[in-house]
Amino acid sequence: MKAVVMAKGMVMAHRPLPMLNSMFSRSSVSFAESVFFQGCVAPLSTLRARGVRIRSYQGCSSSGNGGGSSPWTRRAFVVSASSSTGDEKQPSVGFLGLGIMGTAMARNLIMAGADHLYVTATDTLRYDVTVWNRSTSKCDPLISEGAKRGESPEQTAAACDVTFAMLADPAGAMEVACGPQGAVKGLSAGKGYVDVSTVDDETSKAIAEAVRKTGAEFLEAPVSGSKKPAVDGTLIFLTAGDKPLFERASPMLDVMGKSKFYLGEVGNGAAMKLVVNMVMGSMMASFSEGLLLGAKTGLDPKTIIEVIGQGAISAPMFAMKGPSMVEGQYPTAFPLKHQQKDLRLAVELADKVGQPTPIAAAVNDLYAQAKSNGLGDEDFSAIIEALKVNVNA
Ligand SMILES: NC(=O)C1=CN([C@@H]2O[C@H](COP(=O)(O)OP(=O)(O)OC[C@H]3O[C@@H](n4cnc5c(N)ncnc54)[C@H](OP(=O)(O)O)[C@@H]3O)[C@@H](O)[C@H]2O)C=CC1
Ligand SMILES: O=CC(=O)O
Repeated sequence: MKAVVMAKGMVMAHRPLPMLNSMFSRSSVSFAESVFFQGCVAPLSTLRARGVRIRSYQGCSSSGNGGGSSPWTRRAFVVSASSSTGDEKQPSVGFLGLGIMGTAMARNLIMAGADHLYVTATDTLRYDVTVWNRSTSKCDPLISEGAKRGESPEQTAAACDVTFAMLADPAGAMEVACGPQGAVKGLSAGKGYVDVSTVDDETSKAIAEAVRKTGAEFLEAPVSGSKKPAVDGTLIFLTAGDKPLFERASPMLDVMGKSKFYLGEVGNGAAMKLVVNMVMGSMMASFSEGLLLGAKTGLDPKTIIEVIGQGAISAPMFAMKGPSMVEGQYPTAFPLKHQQKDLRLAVELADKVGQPTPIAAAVNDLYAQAKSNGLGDEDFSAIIEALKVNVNA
């Protein structure tokens, strides 16, 4: 395998070696800081932890102004590496559900070890990926990028060692796992089913039971992180279930995410995800109220975002979504209908365990109202629109 190693924040991947050599004067280096690998800059230690043996480096460096106003120094290193065994067979991977999240996650699995990062055909980090989606046209781009087409969840699970599922909601997750052509029908001992959808603990336990009856293993692994982390391969996995499958799937989770938590019994991953998203939905509603209240009193919303960004309640979410909210733009990363689903499930969980969550209940009502007013497919930051309605009218 060859990958481009970066220093000083300059990313030069996707450049053939001869082009790099002509751009930089050669110099030798004794170490490299990080590698542009699988869509993100990863430390060499991460590569080594994944079983990649670093064989050699070639280093190049140069200075210039890159066409911009400030001068900069850049250095790029090319790494030659191989896997620890060289001829190890990677598991075949199925992916069911190619919405906003599933498409990006499956693409990262397809691209893992791909040759645009100078990986040779012998690289063992390459996965054999089969994709399926209810609306079949969503499979086409990934098939043109190297995936196989799954005929059904059943056929996909039968063809793959480990199958991931990323569905909209509990009904979708149940249908794809346990429906007439569901994945469970294709599972058997030795296989694994990893459900990364956000569902409630009861749905997850029902799927776990059906999967385990086949002799296969089950892992729930909902993700924290939205469209961009899915694209960048920086999701946070909240896993629970069969530990051996967690171990087996870990290299794949590492391709799609930046971290993973193993939380024990099935249901704990679902609960963790619902807690996180309950807080997120309330934060977004509260932020929206703040922006609108400030605007009504004559404050500049952009200044409100700046002030919040410098204090103890700063959050990447406010900095990221705030400016477009002020413009009335809500490009969909996390659909509002899914945020409402998560609030509903969190409130139901709270009822079940006897924990009062009056704020989440009120916020759930607000999102439900926004959804019934046609905002369901907008980004969840469109919740601000529901608050623009004059309540005294
Ligand atoms: N977007 C985000 O930022 C995040 C989302 N999540 C969670 O991930 C999951 C997926 O989210 P996202 O990708 O945004 O959602 P999308 O709405 O973009 O995609 C939903 C997917 O589920 C499929 N689906 C829905 N119902 C069924 C069914 N009955 N049978 C078969 N397939 C079905 C859809 O198929 P079709 O294309 O045919 O409609 C589609 O592939 C949700 O649980 C969400 O809460 C988690 C973290 C972040
Ligand atoms: O579930 C949504 C997210 O951003 O995480």
